[in-house]
Amino acid sequence: MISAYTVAGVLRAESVALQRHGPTVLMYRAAFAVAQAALAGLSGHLIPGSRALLLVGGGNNGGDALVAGTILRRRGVAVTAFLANPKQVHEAALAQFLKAGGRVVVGMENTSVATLFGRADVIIDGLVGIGATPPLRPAAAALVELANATSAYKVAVDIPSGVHPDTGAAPGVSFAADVTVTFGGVKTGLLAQPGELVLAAVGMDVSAEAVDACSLTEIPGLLGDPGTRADKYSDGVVCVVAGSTTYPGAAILCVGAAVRLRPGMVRYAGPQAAEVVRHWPEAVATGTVSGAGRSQAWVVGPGMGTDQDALDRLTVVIDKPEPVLVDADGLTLVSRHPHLLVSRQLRGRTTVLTPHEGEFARLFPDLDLSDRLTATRTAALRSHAVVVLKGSATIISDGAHTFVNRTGCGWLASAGTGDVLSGVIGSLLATGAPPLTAAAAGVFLHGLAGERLHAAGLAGASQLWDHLR
Ligand SMILES: NC(=O)C1=CN([C@@H]2O[C@H](COP(=O)(O)OP(=O)(O)OC[C@H]3O[C@@H](n4cnc5c(N)ncnc54)[C@H](O)[C@@H]3O)[C@@H](O)[C@H]2O)[C@H](O)CC1
Ligand SMILES: [K+]
Repeated sequence: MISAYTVAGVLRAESVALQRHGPTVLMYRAAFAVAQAALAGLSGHLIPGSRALLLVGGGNNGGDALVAGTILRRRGVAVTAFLANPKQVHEAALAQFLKAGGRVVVGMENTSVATLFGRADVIIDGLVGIGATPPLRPAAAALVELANATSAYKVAVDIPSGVHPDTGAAPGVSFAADVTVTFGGVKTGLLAQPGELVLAAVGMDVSAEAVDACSLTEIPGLLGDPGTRADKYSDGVVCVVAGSTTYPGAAILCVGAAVRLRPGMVRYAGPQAAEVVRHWPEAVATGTVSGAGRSQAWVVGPGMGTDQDALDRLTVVIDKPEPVLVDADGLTLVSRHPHLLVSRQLRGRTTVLTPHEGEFARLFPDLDLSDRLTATRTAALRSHAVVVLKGSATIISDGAHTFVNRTGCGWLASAGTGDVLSGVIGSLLATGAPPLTAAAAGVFLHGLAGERLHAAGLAGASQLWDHLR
């Protein structure tokens, strides 16, 4: 997890830095980091003779791009600046750029535009930064579309133009950055973006402005050290209520994740008790929730179905005083019977909800998923729960604090991985960890397991077990 900052927070820190260092120094530092990223992207090309194209807007973001272009020019790169708005351009940066031998192009009617974009080895997006709000105006949007259609290495200055710096929403076209070089602090809207992220501090101190931070140093403590464990019950028992005759695998995946992550004691309650024990002899399994015995946390929902029997099981779990994680079919049932959640809210009980976007939309139909950060935060506030919105960048929020996870890889969006995630978070909840920490750490570890598995050339939810620790 990384700390992130809103534009307002970055601007407060920036005004202090501007007084201390002055605008020229800050811009040069920013541009230097951009030029470095561009040169890294050009590796494999002969630097002298390679071509860079700058997309230059009218503000300081365009100024950064021009100064980066000046640095590249001095390294022997052929650099052309496309001025989106020639009437408004950072004059000092443009003068330096021209002095260094940079070339300037203005206007889309220029017949060589297609050639210019097609030949570029690297494209630097300095159209807009944190001083603008998407959607992009048509002229800037047209340049972004041309850039996105090329195979050039794409470097975004501060934020990919077209992406909202606070929310990550992109209500129109946005620059498809391979890397974003961001200044001072990572903007919250960047966390959910694909592509690499480089932070250049440029002399700004944003420490007082952090809104969303999570330290990985917490994870070893959560996982527990078996050497100091008094007995099998001592650091928490999780009970998994999952699976059905239609979906027996969900029970095995969810229990397996808990057994492998924190093998103190894992219970199972449901119709797949025999199958679960066959796969995981260390689990203590029973057919009914009422017969499950004491647990410090509960996971309910994966593959349990949505029939009366499933609803009955959910109702018993929902009534437990311990933390409850509701996932999958459990979430569908809760969206049909909202009073179930309200009863936990009224009693101040800890609940974690782990919806994917479809389940989220059923639970919170009025929340706009084009802004996933705000939607998750609002859902958490409204439900008094920790909400984990799963996706390529999973968001975790309790309403006051929001984390965005960046571990993981594409194939984690495959059947069964959600069941594993529930088991991971459930077993962390059983330690007594704060629910937001348990959820964020669980998502992080699950993503890491996915990365390790992918690196080993393997796939499949049941393989994740071996890579969780
Ligand atoms: N934070 C720092 O320490 C540093 C920031 N730097 C860079 O400065 C930009 C912010 O610059 P600013 O001049 O305030 O605004 P922008 O360049 O982001 O945008 C203004 C520019 O955009 C045009 N515009 C506004 N809305 C739109 C739109 N919807 N579509 C198209 N164009 C739009 C507007 O007319 C202006 O021309 C920050 O991101 C950093 O890159 C420093 O240089 C380094 C230190
Ligand atoms: K930009």
